[in-house]
Amino acid sequence: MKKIRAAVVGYGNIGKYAVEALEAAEDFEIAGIVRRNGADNKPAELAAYPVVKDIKELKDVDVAILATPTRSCEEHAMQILPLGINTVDSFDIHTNIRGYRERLMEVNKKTGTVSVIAAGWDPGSDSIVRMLMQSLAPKGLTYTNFGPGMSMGHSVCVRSKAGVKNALSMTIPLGEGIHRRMVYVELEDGAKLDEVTAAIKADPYFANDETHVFAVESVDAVRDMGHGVHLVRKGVSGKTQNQRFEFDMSINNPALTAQVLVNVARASMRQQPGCYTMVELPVIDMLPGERADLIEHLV
Ligand SMILES: NC(=O)C1=CN([C@@H]2O[C@H](COP(=O)(O)OP(=O)(O)OC[C@H]3O[C@@H](n4cnc5c(N)ncnc54)[C@H](OP(=O)(O)O)[C@@H]3O)[C@@H](O)[C@H]2O)C=CC1
Ligand SMILES: N[C@@H](CCCC(=O)C(=O)O)C(=O)O
Repeated sequence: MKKIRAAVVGYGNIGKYAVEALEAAEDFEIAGIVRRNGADNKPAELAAYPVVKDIKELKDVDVAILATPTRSCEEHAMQILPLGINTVDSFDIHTNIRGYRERLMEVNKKTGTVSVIAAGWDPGSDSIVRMLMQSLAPKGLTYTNFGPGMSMGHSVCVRSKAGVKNALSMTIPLGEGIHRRMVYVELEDGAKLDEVTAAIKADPYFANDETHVFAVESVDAVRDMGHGVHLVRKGVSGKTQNQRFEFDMSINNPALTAQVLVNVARASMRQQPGCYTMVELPVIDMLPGERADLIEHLV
């Protein structure tokens, strides 16, 4: 069977785990990795693959996994889709997903491509669980309680601020979907903690949550990439009250996000042109193997 040829764009945390997840997936092959500095300082584990500055330098790419900061996903997708290549990403600014989907949809329809956006674990697989829970008890309340653990989106956001060399943003659950942000920053020489703190607190990633910022000598010394979620819904099925559902997981954040990206890259090959969030994809399309076999064993 012809393998799906995937490119990984950006080789940070998610990029590294995406390469591993592709290597573990028998229906994929790696067309190459796209990096801002191309093959300069090529990591030893990428020796077998082309590492390039521009995806056009790679051959026969079916799908690009955008493992870049959320705020640069759209720019990358807009450049890659006109080449006839599908894109998948883990864009995680929940309030901006609707607009992003509409803008990509237009390009997907024009170029005959598929994009899957906001595909990780939250947004992503949690979104499917939230939607399923709501269907099981249409009236009621759902709470998404994260962590404690490292939010990669928030950490990336802090690293983009002037004066920040490295950063870790920990998400602390306070109950009923409320979170505290504990942010640890390694500052550039001459940077002022109060100015960096103000820039972080003003960013929409942090503006609605209690946020504390601390300077540390080494982010590497305090970083742990574990995270998790406890999703709970209590509500009404039909006219019957007091239905309660829970979903709980403890995870390595980049490993899970990368696995989901590979799953939706596979699913992208099975959809009509358009832009999809994960809740719009048949779950069966995310798994390798024959549809009838999956139905026989998992339904
Ligand atoms: N939906 C979800 O469940 C989840 C979503 N995410 C999202 O994944 C995103 C990526 O996270 P993570 O892998 O930790 O990020 P990293 O910073 O570790 O990696 C991003 C990589 O993208 C490349 N890149 C391209 N443009 C830029 C730029 N302007 N600034 C910095 N790097 C750039 C770099 O690779 P190179 O040097 O090779 O070019 C960089 O290493 C996060 O922004 C987050 O929102 C993360 C976890 C879960
Ligand atoms: N998008 C998150 C994954 C969900 C956890 C989260 O949103 C948080 O910790 O705030 C991330 O970037 O790690």
